[in-house]
Amino acid sequence: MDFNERIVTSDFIDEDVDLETSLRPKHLEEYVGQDKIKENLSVYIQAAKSRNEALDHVLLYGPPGLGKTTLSNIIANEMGVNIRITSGPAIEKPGDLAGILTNLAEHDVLFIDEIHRLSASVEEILYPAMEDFSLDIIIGKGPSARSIRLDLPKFTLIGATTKAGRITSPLRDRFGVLARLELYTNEQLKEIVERSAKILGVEIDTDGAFEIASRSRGTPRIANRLLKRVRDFGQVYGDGVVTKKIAQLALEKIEVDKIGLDSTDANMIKSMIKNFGGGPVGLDTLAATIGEDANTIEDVYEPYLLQLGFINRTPRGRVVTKSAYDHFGIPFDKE
Ligand SMILES: Nc1ncnc2c1ncn2[C@@H]1O[C@H](COP(=O)(O)OP(=O)(O)OP(=O)(O)O)[C@@H](O)[C@H]1O
Ligand SMILES: [Mg+2]
Repeated sequence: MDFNERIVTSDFIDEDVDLETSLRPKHLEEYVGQDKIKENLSVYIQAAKSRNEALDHVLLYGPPGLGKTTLSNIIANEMGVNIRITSGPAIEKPGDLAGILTNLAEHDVLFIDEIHRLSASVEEILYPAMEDFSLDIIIGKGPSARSIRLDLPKFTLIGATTKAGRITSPLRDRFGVLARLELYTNEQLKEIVERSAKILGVEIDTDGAFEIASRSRGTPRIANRLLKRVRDFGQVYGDGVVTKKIAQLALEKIEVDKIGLDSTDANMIKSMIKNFGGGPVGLDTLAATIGEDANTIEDVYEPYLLQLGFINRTPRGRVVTKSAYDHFGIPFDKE
């Protein structure tokens, strides 16, 4: 375990490994929230099945830990097909992708995580594959080289990304279904915590579950991770039952505040206030100031701070709002 890792990061960390496989819902009805996406998908899945066709290609985007991988597995499961899992950076050469595509069975799901990281030459193979289920390959070299077209099985591509803006438009246009996952409400996260507690055999009451939910930054991955930590405190400081009191005690000890912020968030906001008068400050300047990667700020810290209304994005940069000043007890002397 990496002890420097933030407990409230929405990124996947080592301690999530076993947890995530055991807690991953397998059916659409167990998948909490994202109602609109679920409703539509269930129609598309039923329709595709009744026509005996592959499901349309699906692009899932949104911040880390909201359930893109989980949903992809569910889609394959509900379609009754196999899923082949890979990722943008793992497919190095066009030939790698060709190998994967020719090994798919009819109606299978090919899941490409971090699809925005595919190289241009690999992406080009993907266009005819998605559109016509065919593969153009060049055989031989020099003047004797010739191109042949292979038929591929009708498959479903599911692409996942935290960076929808980085997907080229020709690629984006070839997806029939585009779904943006939203941060979860505390009520939905509470349901997820209760479901996970049941699977892990942890006794938890409603208020305990809600306490964890409201500190989970709208993110199921964080909710499950916090539950695991709180359970340990319940065993040591209580009688094993996770109550609101136990949850509060545990989360205080691991330094996650009432709304799920930790020292990293606090440092970022305070630095924006102290060094830039609350903004506007550009992403790269901010990143350099707090010694963080701009991508991490954008994908991991910001979505929740934006949802809380603690920062706004303006054309000139990020601005800290009055709510954030209030939360950190800093006088707001603007307007
Ligand atoms: N809607 C949901 N209902 C119940 N549990 C969920 C839901 N979404 C996610 N989870 C839980 O959260 C964990 C993280 O989800 P998942 O790995 O699918 O996120 P992700 O969006 O693929 O993240 P990343 O962008 O890092 O790849 C899963 O193990 C699962 O247990
Ligand atoms: Mg994932």
